[in-house]
Amino acid sequence: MAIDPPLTPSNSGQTKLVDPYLQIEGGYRLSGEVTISGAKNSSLALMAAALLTMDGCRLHNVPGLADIRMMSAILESLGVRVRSHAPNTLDIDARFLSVHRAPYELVNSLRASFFILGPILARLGMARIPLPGGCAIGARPVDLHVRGLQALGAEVRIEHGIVEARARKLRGGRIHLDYPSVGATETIMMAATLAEGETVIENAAQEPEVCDLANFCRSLGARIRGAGTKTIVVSGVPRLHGSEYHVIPDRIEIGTFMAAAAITRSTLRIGPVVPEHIGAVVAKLREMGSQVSLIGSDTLEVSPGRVMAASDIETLPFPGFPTDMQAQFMSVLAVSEGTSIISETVFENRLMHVPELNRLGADIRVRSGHAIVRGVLKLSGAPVVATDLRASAALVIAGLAAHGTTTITGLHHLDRGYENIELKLQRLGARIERHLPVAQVNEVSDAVAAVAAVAGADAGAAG
Ligand SMILES: CC(=O)N[C@H]1[C@@H](OP(=O)(O)OP(=O)(O)OC[C@H]2O[C@@H](n3ccc(=O)[nH]c3=O)[C@H](O)[C@@H]2O)O[C@H](CO)[C@@H](O)[C@@H]1O
Ligand SMILES: C=C(OP(=O)(O)O)C(=O)O
Repeated sequence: MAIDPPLTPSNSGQTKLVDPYLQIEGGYRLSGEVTISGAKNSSLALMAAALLTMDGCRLHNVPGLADIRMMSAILESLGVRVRSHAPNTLDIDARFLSVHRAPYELVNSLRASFFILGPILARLGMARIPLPGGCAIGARPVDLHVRGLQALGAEVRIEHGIVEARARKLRGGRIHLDYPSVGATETIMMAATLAEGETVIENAAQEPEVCDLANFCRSLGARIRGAGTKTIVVSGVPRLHGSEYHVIPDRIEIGTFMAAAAITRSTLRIGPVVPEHIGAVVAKLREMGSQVSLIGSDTLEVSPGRVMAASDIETLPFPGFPTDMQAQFMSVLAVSEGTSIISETVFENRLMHVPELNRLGADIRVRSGHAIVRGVLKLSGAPVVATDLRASAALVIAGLAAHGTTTITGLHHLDRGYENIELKLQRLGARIERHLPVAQVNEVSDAVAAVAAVAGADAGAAG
């Protein structure tokens, strides 16, 4: 069934197209095998860590995402050379890192942009980074990053929205994080690699992306122990060298496809996976009634059980249930039998998908930061708006199950974190298409023509 694209009234009283949108015809089963991309949140941290060395680094399995392109642009604004000679491979050469301040226009859309603070400070003795952007899912302060750098001897002040850190030479220190912040653990760990002496980070984040960053830094010659536990010890070295490194698979993309399999009652094979990275998500899906098994060492098979049952979820730091999977599981619970309570404990404003899921026929109420999800028999397609990255994935998943047509706008959120999501879903049999408004189609054609005219132009970004 054809539907009209989203329209808004313009000032002149006429209507004009505003946004690309996804159109999903829901209610169909999926089948087949999907290939998982490299982890966004690892890749972004690794790109920042590549600033720690004067030698070149080559990263493999970097996903082709808007966030990666934005991070590439940020690094290039610092005098760093970023090139992509093959799909999903990024060469980063920070020999000429010379600029210690990052432009606000680039930094304000990306939380991970703040990860460059520690490496620039360690390399240049000074860094000026605007407070970061990213998903609007809470206040997202940077006090733990700041206190960590202060414990390493840096002078840090925040004025006019810019964090300025100075240290002629960073010294090892002992830091106890009030909360196991992923970003703060990564900032401190990176800065400590080039500090004089030993740094101990207590109550460190244990997320797989922290381990991946530690492994990458070790491949550069850093001395780091304990990543993946609550205590990380970094012994500073005078300099780091280049390396070639393969990013881990994206555990959040894996979980998103697991949720897609569950809600459409389909059998899907998903790989590559690292089983230890997805324990909480696998356990929850089994509790809800899905069958999940490991085929070989790195492929997961998800298939439907007799019913999908309600289950409570509390988001927690790793190894707990990830906040980045909460929205997608809410979609599945919306059509599961019984009532579930979802408690989002990591970010205070990460339930913005609730009204949009309700628009698709879900029955979800929010009370004191908890979502009470009463399972309904079916969802029905409707126009909805993505409010953040994982909310957009939740709407795609809900759209796959909803009867009729769902249109989703706000796709810039989705494109931050999912590589070729509609192509991957189409290959599994989903009826999903991206539509570009006419004005944008023209812009794309103009851009393609311009690129074709500049033969040999270097894309300068992954994917
Ligand atoms: C680019 C990236 O890797 N993003 C991930 C990273 O974000 P990010 O690194 O921003 O998440 P954190 O682990 O730092 O945040 C967790 C909690 O700690 C609070 N906090 C954090 C830092 C600070 O200085 N002070 C403070 O109070 C935050 O407001 C939040 O409530 O981990 C989150 C938690 O797994 C994920 O949802 C994000 O996808
Ligand atoms: C919240 C996320 O990303 P960011 O921290 O970059 O906003 C996410 O990946 O779900």
